[in-house]
Amino acid sequence: MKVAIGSDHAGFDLKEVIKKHLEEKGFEVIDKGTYSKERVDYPVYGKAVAESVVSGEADKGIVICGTGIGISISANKVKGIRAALCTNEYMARMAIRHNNANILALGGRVLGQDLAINIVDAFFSEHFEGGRHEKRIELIHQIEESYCQ
Ligand SMILES: O=C[C@H](O)[C@H](O)[C@H](O)COP(=O)(O)O
Repeated sequence: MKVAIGSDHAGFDLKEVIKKHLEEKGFEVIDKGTYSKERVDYPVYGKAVAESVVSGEADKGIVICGTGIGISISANKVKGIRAALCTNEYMARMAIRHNNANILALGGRVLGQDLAINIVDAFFSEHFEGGRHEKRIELIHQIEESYCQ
């Protein structure tokens, strides 16, 4: 499994913790930055991770900013992305089971590191259920098609 990860300055510390955790578990992690705690703009990193996922360079992505809000909004502007902002393990599980999310968004100023790791582990331990949820994903896709070029 290849995972693209990116954050702004507010998510940098958590990005480093999650990157180490995933590498220890045998994931291949593609770090799209930022690479220090110097203040930067989260849309740059949301876009970079999103493009890594839609291009197939990565199988899934993780994006982190202070709240997870700005960077998830940014990633979701890229066609084909379903970025899910999760604040607990249940949301992470359902993001995969029901929404087939391809990016997990986290808030570095919201979550403790232990909770964040548990959310990441939940996200990567689930499978999309399909069935009635397929149609809903297709309806999301149709919205994209009608508004994006
Ligand atoms: O949704 C936006 C994120 O939470 C940003 O990480 C946050 O706005 C950055 O704020 P500041 O530039 O004040 O560190």
